Amino acid sequence: MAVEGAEFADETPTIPARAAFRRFWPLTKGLRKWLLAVWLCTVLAALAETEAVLLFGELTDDALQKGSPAAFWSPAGQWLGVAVIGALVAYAGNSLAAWTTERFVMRLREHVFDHVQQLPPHFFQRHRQGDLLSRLTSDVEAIETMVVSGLAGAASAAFSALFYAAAAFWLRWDLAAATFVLAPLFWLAARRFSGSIKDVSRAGRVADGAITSVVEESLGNIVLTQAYDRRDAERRRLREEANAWFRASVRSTRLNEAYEQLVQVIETVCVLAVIGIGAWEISTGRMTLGRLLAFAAFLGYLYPPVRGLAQLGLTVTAATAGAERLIEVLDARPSVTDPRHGVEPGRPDGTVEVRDVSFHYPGADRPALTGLSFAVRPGELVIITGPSGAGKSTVAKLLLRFYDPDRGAVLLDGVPLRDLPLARLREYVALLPQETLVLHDTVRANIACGRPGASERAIEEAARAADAHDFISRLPDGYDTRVDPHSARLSGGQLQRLAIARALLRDAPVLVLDEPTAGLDAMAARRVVGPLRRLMAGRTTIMITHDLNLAPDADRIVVVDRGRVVETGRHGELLARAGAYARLHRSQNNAVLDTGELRMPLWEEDRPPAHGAAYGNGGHVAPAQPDGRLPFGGGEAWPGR
Ligand SMILES: Nc1ncnc2c1ncn2[C@@H]1O[C@H](COP(=O)(O)OP(=O)(O)OP(=O)(O)O)[C@@H](O)[C@H]1O
Repeated sequence: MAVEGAEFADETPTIPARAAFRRFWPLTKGLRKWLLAVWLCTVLAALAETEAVLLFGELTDDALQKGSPAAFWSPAGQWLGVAVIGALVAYAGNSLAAWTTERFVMRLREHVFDHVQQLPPHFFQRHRQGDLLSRLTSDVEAIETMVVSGLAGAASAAFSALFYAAAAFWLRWDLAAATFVLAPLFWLAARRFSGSIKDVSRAGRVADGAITSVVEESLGNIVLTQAYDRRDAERRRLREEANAWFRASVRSTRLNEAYEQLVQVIETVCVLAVIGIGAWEISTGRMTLGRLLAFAAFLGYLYPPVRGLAQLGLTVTAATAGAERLIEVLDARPSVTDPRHGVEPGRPDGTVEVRDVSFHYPGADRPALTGLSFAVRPGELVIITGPSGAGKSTVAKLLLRFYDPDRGAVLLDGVPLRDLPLARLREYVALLPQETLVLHDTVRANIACGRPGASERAIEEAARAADAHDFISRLPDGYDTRVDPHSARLSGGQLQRLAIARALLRDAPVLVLDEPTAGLDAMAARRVVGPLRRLMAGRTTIMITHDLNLAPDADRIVVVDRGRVVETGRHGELLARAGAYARLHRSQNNAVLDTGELRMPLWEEDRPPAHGAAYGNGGHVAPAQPDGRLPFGGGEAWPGR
């Protein structure tokens, strides 16, 4: 069932409890000795309780029935000692159990989280975030109930049940045998309820995920909700999901309650049987009252574990519904994996080649790219443009190796991306995505994540080069100001400059810019042009954009339509050809009022550029590159510039 890029099926597959248990059991490695210790504590506590019951019988017969205060002290002292030891052992056992279970939950959550982070972009596009959240929270806890608490509970309950049953037999085997004839009733009751409880629990979990999704989506879209007064529609959406949850929850309580009450009745039958037989035995002089009470007490201790075992069966069955949902996530495979024997190249020059690449998204009926080829030499700027849905962002995903092509290859300095360790690839190819990604952290941390461990100076230099230092300094806590993904503190343009600072710090030889000015108004877009040029200086840049204002700067423009390259050339040549590019350009010029301002060279901006970069015609940068990398404008080496 683990298909590459596997989706959540419409229906979550049903998995037997045993298979679910086996799937998650390996995660208890290292915790098993503590589970054993918990079990030992239960054994000791049971022994202490048994001793207490026997002492209670002795007290009844010797002190109470005979009315002898002298016979009270010795068993009473022993009982107190046993009770204290039992309490200490139970305390230690329960604390250890809590520690073990919580460690397991942490481990499982990390395991699933780690897996989810490797899943391909389409996985997240196709599945509701709220449902994933619910899988990572409540379903993870359900598995703990099955694997850790369930196992420890079952082992303890089984031991206690056996132990108290043995004690009852030892006291009066005939009485015990008469009582145990009724034991299968417990099992039959649990069996009767387990199927329904699993169904209702599955429905509850699905509803839980749906409610989280609706709340999450609604809050994420709060502006749309308020601006279009969609509160009623959103409330109805929530109510529909909440109704499903309500029905599942009430039904689950009813089933559990019915089971509980049935068990109570069975227990009452057992107790009445004991009292009836006991009364008859005492009347014939074959039993003392103390022994009968001790026997009844053992039965009192015996019922909870027996009932617990049956209840545990139901809990495990219910938890299996959670396990099924988590296994479904774990069975979705990452679309790319690290090569087994990857090459470890040094820093590449930055030659990128997309060679005859075809690709279609898993599950999609038509290809996103077909026989696509283009090459970018070190330091060049290549713009990939085309109409909406042409496949431009898909090219970015292949360049970052979020997916491997179905046919053809993407090469960096002649090495196929599949042969490069993913960590190296992502170090050498930096992405500036369309949507500015912000960590819930300080401005400093947001820039520093470009290069973990970067010095204060390097962070500030990157911020200056991205024209971000000034606005950062004006923030209440400067670089220590906390921002978050929904922060209203920073404008779109400021966030974009923060992202540019991060990419500058990363200092990757290859840059992939996905619509770097999308969503920005003309003024904000103009403010990022300078920082962008500084970022692109000396790096191979592949810019995916609808925005053709930067096109005259490009060494080459690749026009893509329906997954194929339809035109390639420089801005002037393509305009002169009066083909697809010229049409795109015309349609954009009709839509944008002032296209010229974006091409404004940097020296017309507020302040001179950092690093003493000089900009020639068309905005090319030719800064001194201490590491000898090709400057962006060093076109003489390459024909066609
Ligand atoms: N996760 C996906 N699953 C299936 N098909 C997809 C997926 N993502 C994109 N596609 C399809 O692949 C094709 C190319 O999409 P892509 O996002 O690369 O286009 P684009 O040129 O970047 O469009 P835009 O300019 O509107 O962002 C489109 O037909 C799109 O519907």
